[in-house]
Amino acid sequence: MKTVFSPRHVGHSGNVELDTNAIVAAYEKPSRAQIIRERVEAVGLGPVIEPNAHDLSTARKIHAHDYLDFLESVYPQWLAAGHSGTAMPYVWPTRGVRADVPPTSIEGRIGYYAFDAGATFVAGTWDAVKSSHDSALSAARLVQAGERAAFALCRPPGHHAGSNFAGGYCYINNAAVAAQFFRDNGAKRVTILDVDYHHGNGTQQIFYARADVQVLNLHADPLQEYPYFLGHADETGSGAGEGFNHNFPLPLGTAWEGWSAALDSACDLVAAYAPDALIVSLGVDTFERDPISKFRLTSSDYPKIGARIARLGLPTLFVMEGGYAVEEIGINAVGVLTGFEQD
Ligand SMILES: NCCCNCCCCCC(O)(O)C(F)(F)F
Ligand SMILES: [Zn+2]
Repeated sequence: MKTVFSPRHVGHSGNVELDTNAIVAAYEKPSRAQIIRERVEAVGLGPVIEPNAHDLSTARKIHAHDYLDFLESVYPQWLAAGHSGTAMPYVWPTRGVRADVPPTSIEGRIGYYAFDAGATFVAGTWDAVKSSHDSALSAARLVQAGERAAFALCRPPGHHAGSNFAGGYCYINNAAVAAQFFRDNGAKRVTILDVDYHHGNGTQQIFYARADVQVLNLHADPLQEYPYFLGHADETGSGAGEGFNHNFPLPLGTAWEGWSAALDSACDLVAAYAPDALIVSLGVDTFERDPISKFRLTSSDYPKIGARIARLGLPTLFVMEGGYAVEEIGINAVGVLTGFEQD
């Protein structure tokens, strides 16, 4: 299996984040991607290649144009306003207030385009975001050209990014853009299977009214866990998309038995939908020692996830999402991929 990875992710570094009541170094840090890349090479998964540059024409079918323009311009505008360091939102539109973009205040704009304080910007963020997007499209192109599977080692991640909002370390929804690429290149139906610990609220929001992209999410129950405000089992899609969105919220403390039962149910829905391509939003923050998560998968479980997905027999694109136990992130993420290959 080929891995597409861009060293340009390192520009997105030195970020801080608001963690309950303190500003801390961001958990979503460069070493995550470096360690996964090293593990890919250590196990001989296959070649690691850099992405080809892509324009934003596919992304502009997924994200609002003003949002993409914002992502590219926010940091220069932050500096122009006399600010420095990490650009972080601290005020957001909520119930009962106006929902129009503050035209001249970068502090207002950065809040308007975010659902939390978790998507922050430094000088190199946009370049990293764009290269992560390029990795997803380059890897999708490999699968579309006939490779059984490919791995987009994306950093930053994407599944919390909606059509016009950032959050949870996410800016461009890499998996969603890849799904649109498959749809633009012959696929009639595409499935996104999100196995990250956190609900892919952005991915759900993007495709909620669409029947051509099935979205399945296994995640911590939003009643108990971030991102809280989406991801319940009764969210099944709207309009033409009714019946093509499936959530499997699971209780804190879930281990392999409960998690794998949900995976089996999700795989049955994939088989019934019979997509032309499968995209896996691959987060490994389901790991028992993940510092910000509360599931209890073990490193020996990850190859089993890959093997179960392989049994679907579909052209498969793996897109990296979360995982913060940096010591084991390579073993766990690449474990899914070797498990897929060996089935
Ligand atoms: N006190 C805990 C606060 C939680 N803060 C935000 C967590 C973001 C999770 C991001 C992710 O893992 O879902 C992604 F895949 F997008 F990277
Ligand atoms: Zn996550």
